[in-house]
Amino acid sequence: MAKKIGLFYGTQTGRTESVAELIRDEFGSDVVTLHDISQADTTDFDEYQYLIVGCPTWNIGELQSDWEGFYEDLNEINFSGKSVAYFGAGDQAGYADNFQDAIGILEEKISQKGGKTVGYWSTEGYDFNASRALRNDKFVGLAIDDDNQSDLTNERVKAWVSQLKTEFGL
Ligand SMILES: Cc1cc2nc3c(=O)[nH]c(=O)nc-3n(C[C@H](O)[C@H](O)[C@H](O)COP(=O)(O)O)c2cc1C
Repeated sequence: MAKKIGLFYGTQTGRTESVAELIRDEFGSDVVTLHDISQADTTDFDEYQYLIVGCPTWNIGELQSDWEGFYEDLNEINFSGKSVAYFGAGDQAGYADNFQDAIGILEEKISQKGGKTVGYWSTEGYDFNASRALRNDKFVGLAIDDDNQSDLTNERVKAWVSQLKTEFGL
C-alpha cells in the first residue's frame, strides 16, 4: 500500500528535521514519507491526500531559506481536496513578537490554494507577544520550541499526532 502522508519540511540547524522524524515514528514509518523541501519537486505533492508541512521561523518572522526558495513554486500545486497540517519550530523568548510566523505564512498561502487546514493547536503553556500563526486564538499547527521548552517536545508531538489521526480520519 502506498504511504498515506507526505511530510515536507525545511530546517536550518536540524531541529525541525528531528521533530519531523518524531512525527513519522509516532504515526509509523509505513504511513509517513519525509521530504526535505530543499530536494522536493512540486509533483511530489501530487501523491498525497494528507500533507504535513514543517517550517521553522528565521530572520525575525521569515520562512526558513529552503521554504523561501520554494514559496513561489507553491503556486503550481493544486491543494484542493488535500488536508494539510502544519508544525513549526521557534523561540518564544528570543523572538516573542514573531513566534512561529513561518507556519502562519505557509498556511495562508496553501489554504488560498485550496488546502484544508487541520491540526490547530492551543496557545496554552506558551508565553509570547505576537504571531502570524494565530487563527482565532489558536496556532495553525503544532508549535515546537526546543530553545526554551525542549522537555515538552515529545509529549506535544504525541498529543498532536493522536489529534491528527482523528482529524485525517486514519
Ligand atoms: C537569527 C535567528 C532568527 C530567528 N528568528 C525567529 C523568529 O522570528 N521567530 C521564531 O519563533 N524563532 C526564531 N528563531 C528561532 C529558530 O526558529 C529556532 O531556533 C528553531 O528551533 C530552528 O529550527 P531549525 O533547527 O529546524 O532550523 C530564530 C533563530 C535565529 C538564530
